[in-house]
Amino acid sequence: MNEKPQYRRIVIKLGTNLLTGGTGKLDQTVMSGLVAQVAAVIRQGSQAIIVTSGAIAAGKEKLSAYKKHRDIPYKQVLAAVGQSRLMNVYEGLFAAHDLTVAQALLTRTDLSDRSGYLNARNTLLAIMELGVIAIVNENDVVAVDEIQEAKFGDNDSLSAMVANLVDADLLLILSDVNGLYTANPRTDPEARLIPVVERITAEIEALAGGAGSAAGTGGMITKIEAAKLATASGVHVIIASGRLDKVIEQIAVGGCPGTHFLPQAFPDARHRWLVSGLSTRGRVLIDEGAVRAVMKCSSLLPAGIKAVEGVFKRGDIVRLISPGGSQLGFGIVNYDAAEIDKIKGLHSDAIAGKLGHSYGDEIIHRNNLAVC
Ligand SMILES: Nc1ncnc2c1ncn2[C@@H]1O[C@H](COP(=O)(O)OP(=O)(O)O)[C@@H](O)[C@H]1O
Ligand SMILES: N[C@@H](CCC(=O)OP(=O)(O)O)C(=O)O
Repeated sequence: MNEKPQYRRIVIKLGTNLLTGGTGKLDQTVMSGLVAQVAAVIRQGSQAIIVTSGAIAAGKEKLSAYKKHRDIPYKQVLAAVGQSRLMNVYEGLFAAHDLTVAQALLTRTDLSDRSGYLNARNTLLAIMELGVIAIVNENDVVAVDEIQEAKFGDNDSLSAMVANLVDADLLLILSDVNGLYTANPRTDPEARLIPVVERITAEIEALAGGAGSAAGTGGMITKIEAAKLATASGVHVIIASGRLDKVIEQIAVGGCPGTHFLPQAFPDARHRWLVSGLSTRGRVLIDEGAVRAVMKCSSLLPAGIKAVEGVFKRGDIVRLISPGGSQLGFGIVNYDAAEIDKIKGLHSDAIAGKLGHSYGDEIIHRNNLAVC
């Protein structure tokens, strides 16, 4: 397929039912087909991150004698055993396409902490820049909510958080069902596929039933909640069947054989969020050159900084102040106030030499900047 990619950065969530083909074991034929499609999409110029489930299923395969245990600590054991098996399969399958994989185990708590959020973001962005495929799963050994039955929060919501984290254009949730139906198609033969959802209303949420089988965790409701979170930040969301031929490739070039949830806002929604009542910790005074750069939505580099005021930490929100004293906007800083004080006015190349470490060239990345 040689069409132009429609989405530059795609987060692809692969559910347990899809990866096991409903058998309770990892289905390597299914996985190999999905991996080949991800490799093809990357060759076409898109970037991709995989959020995968399947660790518990893979653990059950290894520890089959203990299958009957149902308690949470035991599921955590299964996830710990299965995660390495799962990665091993991905590693082998991607290697056949000359692609390297990186494992990232995250918890929602990690991401709700600002510096954890920034660290995860910077690492995932750097992994993608290198052309490596990040394979994300929830860190089930510490995250209990994820695998507790009938509880909101699972890899569907994790995938939406990852999509927001890396500013994805598309969150593609692949399951064993073609998309959102008017009712659970497993139990209602009259159920019809909904091709486009313009807005997630209470009526849409009411259509969702539980998981399709004992292996799946959340069913359709967690997928709709994930779609709500991602579309609110300007991300397109598509739920489709991972079993359809070349589904990832079709979707990457603009097809939609499933349900397309349209983005509710465009990237500056993140900026609106930034200025919407969150407390700021300090002020960064910048020069005329930096004012021009910031007004054009470029990142703020140390060279343009004249002074810092207040005590703030990496991950805090600060006010940007022009030479005339007016407030230009807000941004999330990548460095503490004391660090910025040491590197202000310097070229970015000098950061590591001056501080002994570097969190990157930008004091405030343009994606974390809101100009008023
Ligand atoms: N309205 C609906 N439309 C589509 N699928 C639904 C709906 N309500 C419930 N489902 C069920 O959700 C299942 C997918 O969720 P789940 O089993 O958690 O999959 P995964 O393991 O891919 O996350 C489908 O197999 C289907 O039985
Ligand atoms: N972290 C768990 C996944 C739990 C989960 O969300 O599963 P699913 O509903 O199939 O996406 C695992 O790897 O088994």
